[in-house]
Amino acid sequence: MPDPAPAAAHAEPQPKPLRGAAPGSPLRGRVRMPGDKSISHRALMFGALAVGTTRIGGLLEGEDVLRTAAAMRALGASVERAGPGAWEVAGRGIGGLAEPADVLDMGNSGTAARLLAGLLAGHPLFAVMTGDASLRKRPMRRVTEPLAATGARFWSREGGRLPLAVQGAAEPLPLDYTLPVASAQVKSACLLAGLCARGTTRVTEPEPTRDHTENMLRHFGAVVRVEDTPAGRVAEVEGQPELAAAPVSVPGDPSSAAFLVVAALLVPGSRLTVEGVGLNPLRTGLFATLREMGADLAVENERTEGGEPVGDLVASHSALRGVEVPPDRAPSMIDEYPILAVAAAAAEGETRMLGLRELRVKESDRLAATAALLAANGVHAAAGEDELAVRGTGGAVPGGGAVVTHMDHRIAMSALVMGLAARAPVSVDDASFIETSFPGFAALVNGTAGGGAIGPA
Ligand SMILES: O=C(O)C1=C[C@@H](OP(=O)(O)O)[C@@H](O)[C@H](O)C1
Ligand SMILES: C=C(OP(=O)(O)O)C(=O)O
Repeated sequence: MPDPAPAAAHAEPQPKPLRGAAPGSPLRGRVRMPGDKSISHRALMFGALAVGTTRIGGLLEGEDVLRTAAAMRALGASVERAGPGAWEVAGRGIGGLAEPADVLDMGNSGTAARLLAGLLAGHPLFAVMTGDASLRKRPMRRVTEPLAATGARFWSREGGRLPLAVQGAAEPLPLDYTLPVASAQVKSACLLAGLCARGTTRVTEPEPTRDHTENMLRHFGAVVRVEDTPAGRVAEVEGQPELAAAPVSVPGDPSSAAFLVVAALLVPGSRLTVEGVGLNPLRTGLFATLREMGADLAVENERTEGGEPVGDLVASHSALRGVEVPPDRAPSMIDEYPILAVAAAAAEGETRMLGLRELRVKESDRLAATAALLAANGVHAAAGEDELAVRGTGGAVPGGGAVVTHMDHRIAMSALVMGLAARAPVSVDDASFIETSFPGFAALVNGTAGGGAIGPA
């Protein structure tokens, strides 16, 4: 079955303006989310490193993950699509990746680029990575600095930006690294390089971040130890294991579910069930925060699938109130602040979100872009260096704004959701980047809202 093709490398993006119509109809019924993006990237990468054929179900077929699929092929793995969400990866074994013949284009995906840097560092090959205009602005030194201690060498543009050339280490050394910022991507890059090294690689994180790498490495047979110490959470992997191909069932993405959940909370008359959502506690900070704000948000049918907790979320229209979101919660909801800000805009009173410095280096400067999204729609928002304060309107927000999305899928979806619950429609300059993480987003929202909720601007 042919792959859904990612946009051609270096093609000029075609902006796709859209509009979230107001007032929206209630969101009702049952929906399923696309597969988890973090887990999908890892399933393809670990499949490429394993011996045997890894069968993946529920893979996210968004542009970011298709970039990872293409990169794994370019590195010599066989990656085939067997049906919708069903993929098979025949791996090359640890240390077995081949030198790619051409530049690897990671599109809009920070996760793909940073995890791949770890994989490449441990293989004795030369490779060059690039990405789109958003990814080429994002910091890569956070991975190249620790990875250089393996013996790998890196050359990049000024400030450590892509394009990035890598000469991997012939005999990579194990790492012992303490993360200066909470980042699952940096942790994972170090652990991936450590797979190729002899001995134990150790990563200490000041605050726990998503642990999909650790969970999936165990699932493929690696020895991984995780321990909480006074210095933080320590993850260790034993190098040069034989990873054995293992089936992976990818849960629905909680970061995608976030948009549907907030839409249902804000649009009067809504009651929506979002089925099969991954509920790893290192991903669910938004849902805890929404409950503190008074959200009627239940979990049904809790179960474990593919080593990850999964459940059905039931969200009903609710009156929300402002809260303070502590900085130590940020790693468990790092991608959810733009949509939380939309919920906060409709809440009674002020919401303060702390510890947001990392938002400045996502697909856009999300702190600035989120504040601008709210301001364009008549909501008062104050962005500090590391925090955002939103003055809630206590009901439907004015809306009517034209939101600049800066190549950022989460800004685009947040703005369109705001439009569903605003007094006047909200438009975005470009919804095309939604394809990176949530293909079919507008059609799915329209399906639950009786059609026409999101349409051409
Ligand atoms: O490891 C991952 O899959 C991710 C980690 C987070 O990035 P950081 O590691 O930069 O915090 C998150 O923002 C990103 O969407 C996915
Ligand atoms: C930050 C994100 O992804 P990435 O870092 O992989 O581009 C995201 O999806 O919100």
